[in-house]
This record gives sequence, structure tokens and C-alpha cells, in this order.
Amino acid sequence: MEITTTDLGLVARVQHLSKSYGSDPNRVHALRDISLGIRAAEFTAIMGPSGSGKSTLMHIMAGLDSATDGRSWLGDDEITDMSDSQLTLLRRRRVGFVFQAFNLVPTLDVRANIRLPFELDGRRPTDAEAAWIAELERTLGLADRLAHRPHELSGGQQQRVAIARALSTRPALLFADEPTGNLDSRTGREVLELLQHASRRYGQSIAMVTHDPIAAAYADRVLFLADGRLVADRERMPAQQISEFMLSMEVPA
Ligand SMILES: Nc1ncnc2c1ncn2[C@@H]1O[C@H](COP(=O)(O)OP(=O)(O)OP(=O)(O)O)[C@@H](O)[C@H]1O
Repeated sequence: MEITTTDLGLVARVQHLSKSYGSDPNRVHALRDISLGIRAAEFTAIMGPSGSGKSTLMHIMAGLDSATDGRSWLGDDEITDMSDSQLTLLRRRRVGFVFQAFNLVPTLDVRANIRLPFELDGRRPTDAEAAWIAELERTLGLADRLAHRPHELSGGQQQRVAIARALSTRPALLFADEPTGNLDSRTGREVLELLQHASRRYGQSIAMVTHDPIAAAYADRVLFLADGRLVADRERMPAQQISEFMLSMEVPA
């Protein structure tokens, strides 16, 4: 697949991306010639078995890691050869992250954790941004927890704080890496519903890495990786069908 124009409503894309670790004969090919685009206002799941390259792909797309070969864009900006300082700025302004481990600052209360991206950018939220943050706090059920510190919250509440923080700057793209990995199934479902809501109600573009078919079933589109290759690109699928597809991909050792 060639993706040659920048005007495709894509918030991120990669072309002929490869990543290997180590050197021959022990070289590990984490990604092999991957070309894909993440569409605006869609919730995309990146699915695949353990070791298929999901996290590596997400890290390169987000400018957290560099490729061995190929090119990568965030919006219309090519990030392939950007310096670390350029990338830091671009990430801060355009991208939000939600990780399995929440990654909240333990010494800051919920209010300060949610506003941290502005602090790091050296500015205060504008009135419109402050109103958006207040809406996020309400929608995510955090309004009466703002003075609490992370250790005083449940895992689900901590992940909701991480989501509020990630959405506070209205990033062009939200990357989520196994966002329900540390949550029980009911709390996990709530978090997935919130992500789905953010994409449907606010047009938030989301790329979520997961190996869980139930999580991937919340997405509008499912990309399947196997052994570092993109093997399928499907519209929304029920969890059962995703599981069957995953099983059909598994190659006996
Ligand atoms: N820093 C590294 N050094 C060497 N090999 C690595 C490194 N990081 C990843 N790999 C290898 O690259 C391949 C892809 O890893 P990656 O973490 O992207 O897979 P994944 O699909 O996210 O897996 P999981 O679901 O288990 O997190 C694996 O074979 C892994 O062992």
C-alpha cells in the first residue's frame, strides 16, 4: 500500500516501516515493511499476539522511538529525522498518551495531574480550555476527586485521570497502550466506553494497542499485526470474530 499524499484525513501514517534489534545472526525483526494510516476522528485498535510488534509500531508512530527503515508522519509533519527536541515539542502539542501503568505523578493531586501538559508547556489553559477540562472532569466522574492524590484513588479512577490528562490539550491523536491491562473487566469496559465516547462525541482520533479482543471490539477499525507485518485491516468487528481471526493467525511453534 502506497500512501503518497498528505491530504487524506490521516492523523498519523507510516510508510515501508521496518525496525530490527541487534545484528545478524541474532537480529530480531520487530516490524517488517509496514505502511498504514490512522484516520481522523476514528477509534483504531492495533491488535496482535504478544511480540507481534504492536508497541514498537506505536512508539515509532508517536516519535518515542526511531525506525530502522521507512518514514513516519504525525499529521503533515514528517518525523522520521526530527531531533529529540523537535519531537518533544510536537508530542506535547499534538499527541496524548494513556498507558497501562497510568503514569500519574504521585505527589500531585488530580487537578494538577490533569493540568500537567499545560504546566510542561509553560502556559495556563485558556478560558475555552479550562471549560473543556471542567467538562472532562465532570464526564469522567472526577469532579469530586480533584484534591485527591493518585494513591487515594481506585485503578479505574486513576486511569480516568490519565485519560482526562491526555485529552486536556485536545490532542490530534490519542495513543493508548493496553489502557485496560491493569483493570478488572468491569472497570476496563468503562474505560473503553469512555474512549469510544471521546471518539464518537468529540471526534477524538485514537490509536489503541491491545491484545484483548474485547477491547478491540470497541474500536471502529482493527489493524492486525503478526510477526511484525500488517496482516489485516478491518472495519469494526465483534469480539468473537476478532478472537477467531487471532486464532486463525497463530502459527504452531
Ligand atoms: N529493546 C529491544 N531489544 C530487542 N528486542 C526487542 C526490543 N523491544 C522489542 N523487541 C522485540 O521486538 C518484537 C516486538 O516487540 P513488541 O513489544 O513491539 O511486541 P508487542 O506486540 O507489543 O508485544 P506485547 O503484546 O507482548 O507487549 C519482540 O520479538 C520483542 O522481543
